[in-house]
Amino acid sequence: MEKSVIVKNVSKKYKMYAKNSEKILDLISPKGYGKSFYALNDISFEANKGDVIGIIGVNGSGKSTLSNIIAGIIPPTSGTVEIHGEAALIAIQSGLKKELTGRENIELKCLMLGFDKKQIVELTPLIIEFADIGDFIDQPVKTYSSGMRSRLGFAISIHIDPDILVIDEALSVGDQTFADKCLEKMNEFKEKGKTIFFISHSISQMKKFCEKALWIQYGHVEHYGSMAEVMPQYEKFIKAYKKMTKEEKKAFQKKIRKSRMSKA
Ligand SMILES: Nc1ncnc2c1ncn2[C@@H]1O[C@H](COP(=O)(O)OP(=O)(O)OP(=O)(O)O)[C@@H](O)[C@H]1O
Repeated sequence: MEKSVIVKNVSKKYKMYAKNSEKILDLISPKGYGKSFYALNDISFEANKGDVIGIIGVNGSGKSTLSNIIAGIIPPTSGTVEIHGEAALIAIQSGLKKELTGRENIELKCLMLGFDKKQIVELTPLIIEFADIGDFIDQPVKTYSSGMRSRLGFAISIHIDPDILVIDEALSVGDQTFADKCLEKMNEFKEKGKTIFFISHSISQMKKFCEKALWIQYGHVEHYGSMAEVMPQYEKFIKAYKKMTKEEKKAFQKKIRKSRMSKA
């Protein structure tokens, strides 16, 4: 199997401060102030070309952080990410420039990827047609609804034809017709042997579309394997969590939070 993504011992640490003054002291003092919070802690996995991987995990477990790292939007604090090809991220808040119009965003993204004028002229109408947001295409993105931003982001990313596509919750804000259109495009991607990472809180969408599941549990990989293997275990965890009392949940969250913190 040809590898497309190799993630080795990746961690992402964020500094947290009890007070604003600690932040300033941390900048000027060699002693170091504040605590570190591990959004991701020692993540390792590999993806093959043609893999369609659902990234699952409860709120705050690190799915978006991992998506951003795979797509090269943010760097890891430590560890390595090897990407074979071009990776694109589709997320609700994905790299669209708010002050620019939709059309200008299309041009900018294409220029950044090194497309020439002829390619941009060819691609622009296809992207606009897919996004299907009417006259808003010539309005600044800051005037768009989250669904419209998602439509434009999806349309751009799918048409620039990346080798690795990371879709972070982008289908949850669009309507069903658009989601179906996107799933159809994603299937074409799959058939071309490209790699897709898919984050969705819709388990049924996940089951329908993904073959593998990467379960991120509070910053670490809990399980990585076939959907059939991982999903029942995840669902079992969710069921057990739901059954906990308020106090048990609080104690559990506290324990997790503690395990993700370290001194400075
Ligand atoms: N810039 C940041 N500074 C500090 N902490 C951050 C930052 N970005 C993310 N985090 C923390 O890292 C953890 C993982 O966040 P992330 O958004 O990756 O989780 P997620 O699994 O995508 O969550 P959700 O399902 O709610 O979207 C969270 O506890 C979050 O508060």
